[in-house]
Amino acid sequence: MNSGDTERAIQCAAEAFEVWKETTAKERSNILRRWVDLCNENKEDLAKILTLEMGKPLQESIGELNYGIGFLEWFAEEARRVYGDIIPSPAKSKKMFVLKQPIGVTGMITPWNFPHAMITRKAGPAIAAGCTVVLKPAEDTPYSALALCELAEKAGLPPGVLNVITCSRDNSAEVGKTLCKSPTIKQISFTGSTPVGKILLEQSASTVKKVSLENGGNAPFIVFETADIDKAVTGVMGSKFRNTGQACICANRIMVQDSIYETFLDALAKRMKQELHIGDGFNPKSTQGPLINARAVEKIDHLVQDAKSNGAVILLGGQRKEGNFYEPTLIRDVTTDMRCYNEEQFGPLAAVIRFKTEEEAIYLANNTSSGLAGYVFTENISQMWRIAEKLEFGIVGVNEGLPAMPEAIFGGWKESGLGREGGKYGLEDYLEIKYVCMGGLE
Ligand SMILES: NC(=O)c1ccc[n+]([C@@H]2O[C@H](COP(=O)([O-])OP(=O)(O)OC[C@H]3O[C@@H](n4cnc5c(N)ncnc54)[C@H](O)[C@@H]3O)[C@@H](O)[C@H]2O)c1
Ligand SMILES: O=CCCC(=O)O
Repeated sequence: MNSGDTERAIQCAAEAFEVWKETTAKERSNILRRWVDLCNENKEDLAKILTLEMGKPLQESIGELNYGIGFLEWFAEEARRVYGDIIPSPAKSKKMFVLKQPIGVTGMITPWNFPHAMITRKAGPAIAAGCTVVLKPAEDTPYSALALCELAEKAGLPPGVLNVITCSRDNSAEVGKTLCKSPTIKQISFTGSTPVGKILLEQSASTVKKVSLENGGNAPFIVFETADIDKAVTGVMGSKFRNTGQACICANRIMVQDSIYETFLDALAKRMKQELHIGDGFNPKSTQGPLINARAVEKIDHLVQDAKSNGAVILLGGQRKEGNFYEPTLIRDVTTDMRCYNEEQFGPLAAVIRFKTEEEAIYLANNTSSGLAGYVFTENISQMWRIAEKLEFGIVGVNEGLPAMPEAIFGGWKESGLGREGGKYGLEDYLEIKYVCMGGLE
């Protein structure tokens, strides 16, 4: 599809908004609830579609569906809790209120790494708030989006409330621009890489749109000598190798304190050898699927080769495999001048850096333009608080490598984004607030 199709979808969404905004929160909640039930009933098929188009192991696809459907369920509930305010008035003749209303037609652009959940985390709250949606899923994963849309229709979502624009890589920029420049679209919600997020922010300036961005990360994963090493290794295994390392909150820089560096590396290497098996997503033994495409394999290999040529040592992996597979890789003696330290890796590469003091760890962790997720492992409760407060990231995992869930909030500081998804704040991006002053009262 192209920008002409996008214009038509925007028009449909605008017409549908006039009807949808008049529904009650309970009506919207009921439809979302039915959507949840249908997704659950069709979970196996949805998981197969996801594994077929994206490659992640079937068990992980089921996990993503549970996570993604969780957002629809959460926002079906939150739809009924959009409260306004009554402001105590300084004048007897005036009453002052704050109303919350749906912002209007929203444009959404989503990535391939979580083809289901990145849509439900946006479309769930938008539809709950009374907005309508024009969604452009990633080129590599359109089918999960279309399947979701089909189930939404069956759940009773009126035509025009959720519109999907699938397009080739050649048309993405044009479709994105059409969404951003359209005066009918009142909000853009994007999840993807930071450079594309910046383009959309710029393009949205001409219509002064509200923009929500979930951009890339460069997560530090700090392991202090006060940590329980088994817990920290479990944390890395979950954080780093979930989705074959293709998640924005994946541990990108594993920072380990000097005195436990060797012990930690031995323990991590052992677990990686035992637990990580690359292979077809439909083989129940596979825990690591392929990377999304040949370009992603190329990138991870360049990062590994760059680190090696600058003095890092490959302890495990470091080889491409047939197809788009890459061996789970562990490298030690990583330094701050290496590409794998400075760039988002988005692959199965555990890059381990050594630090000496707490001050150094905090400095290194925060010395990045990204601010999505950070992790700290320590059993010292004062240190937990100290570090959690000092980390300049929107999400902090303390002795936890998997912090994301529908009840929580998701989003980044610095260049990692604007706005928050999930949790009780997840509806805010889709609402306008209005101050009403009622005067002339007796
Ligand atoms: N912060 C988060 O919540 C979060 C979640 C998932 C992924 N991500 C980030 O996404 C990136 C990986 O995903 P990706 O490779 O699909 O990112 P990407 O930015 O290349 O693509 C994301 C989406 O943007 C579209 N797109 C690409 N160029 C565009 C343009 N010029 N105009 C409009 N749309 C355009 C793509 O078609 C896709 O739908 C990583 O950086 C990752 O950290 C962030
Ligand atoms: O890739 C980023 C999204 C992953 C998540 O929601 O945990």
